Amino acid sequence: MAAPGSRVLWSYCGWGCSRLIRTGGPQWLHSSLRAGSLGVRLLSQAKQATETHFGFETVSEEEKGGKVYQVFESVAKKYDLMNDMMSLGIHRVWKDMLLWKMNPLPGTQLLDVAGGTGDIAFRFLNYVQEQYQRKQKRQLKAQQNLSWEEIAKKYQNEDDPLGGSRVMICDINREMLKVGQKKAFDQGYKAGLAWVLGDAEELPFDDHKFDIYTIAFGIRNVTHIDQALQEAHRVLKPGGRFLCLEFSQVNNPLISRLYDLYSFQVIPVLGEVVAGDWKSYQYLVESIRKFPSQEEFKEMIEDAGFQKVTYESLTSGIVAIHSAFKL
Ligand SMILES: COc1cc(O)cc(C/C=C(\C)CC/C=C(\C)CC/C=C(\C)CC/C=C(\C)CC/C=C(\C)CC/C=C(\C)CC/C=C(\C)CC/C=C(\C)CC/C=C(\C)CCC=C(C)C)c1O
Ligand SMILES: C[S@@+](CC[C@H](N)C(=O)[O-])C[C@H]1O[C@@H](n2cnc3c(N)ncnc32)[C@H](O)[C@@H]1O
Repeated sequence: MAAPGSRVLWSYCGWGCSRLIRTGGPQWLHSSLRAGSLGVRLLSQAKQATETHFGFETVSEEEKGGKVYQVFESVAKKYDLMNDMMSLGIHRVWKDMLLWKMNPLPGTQLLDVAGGTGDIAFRFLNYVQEQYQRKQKRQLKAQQNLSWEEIAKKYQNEDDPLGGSRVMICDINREMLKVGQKKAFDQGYKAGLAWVLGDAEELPFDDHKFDIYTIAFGIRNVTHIDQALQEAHRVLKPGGRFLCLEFSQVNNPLISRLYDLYSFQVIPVLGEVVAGDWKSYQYLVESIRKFPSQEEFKEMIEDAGFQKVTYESLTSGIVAIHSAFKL
């Protein structure tokens, strides 16, 4: 049963992932969506009326999803600009580092959860295209007696320039996806990417679908992180890799003090001036402080069934990249 005021739509994508997705008011996510498949769990949760946090505020689990939705609905149009301003462009380097760590091969099927405006997906497409072109050049150089037609065909990229790689961007927020789709259109990304509205806690994909799962600056916003991690494990193929870029714990006391000052004194002001939204940026800095440390998050990933869990702290631990495998 759909919640009152919710809309129901079928999302279809080329990977055979048609599933029901519901959208609507704040209740749709954390109550009605699960009513079918996880009704029993929901009932026991409802009895306990579990509380969680939204930044430094204590809220019920049912409320949190709606509040997070409102934050990203409100900031979507200014999201990319704000990231460049807040980090002086450093977030781009972090995202590049995620791609270097991933080092995807042509043919990789990537699922980018909480993919928002597509930063990780576009980097992925650039990376695999470059890899594929290099590989083709190497092969061409190694082959003798090729006709000029064969050489021309390869150089004109008549076959798939991505070598079969695909990225699926999944996000719960329609406005973030809209901004991402416009960006893709403006920047000329056409092939190899698909956009799907969906919840990290209940991914609209079959089991064992993807080679790599990424989530960048997304998992901090999810109500049940353990559930999102289990979903990541479910949709990955055996041998698949989980990669998460997220804010973490700063390990240098001096940087930590400066970072706190910057976070609480500057970021909400920037949010107000640039995006007209102090509260969303207050939520950002508070949610960063609520997120588990590198070691704690590593344990959570292990608890979800992943193996070979490692992490690398970047910029003194302001962010960390966690990597894990489904073996
Ligand atoms: C709603 O949820 C969201 C919305 C979003 O738009 C985005 C996200 C997800 C987030 C991202 C994708 C990335 C967002 C980036 C950040 C939150 C920023 C991360 C921060 C940094 C990379 C810089 C870290 C800063 C420090 C270690 C401290 C340095 C700070 C200072 C020297 C200034 C100290 C501040 C004061 C004393 C307060 C008073 C100062 C002023 C009024 C002057 C203003 C100063 C500045 C604007 C300078 C800022 C300097 C830097 C950024 C340079 C940092 C350089 C290095 C660390 C090398 C989302 O979830
Ligand atoms: C800070 S943005 C990150 C966007 C992008 N990955 C990046 O690195 O720029 C966080 C994103 O997480 C999405 N999000 C929050 N909760 C989610 C959930 N339960 N399932 C899927 N996406 C979610 C938001 O809609 C938003 O687009």
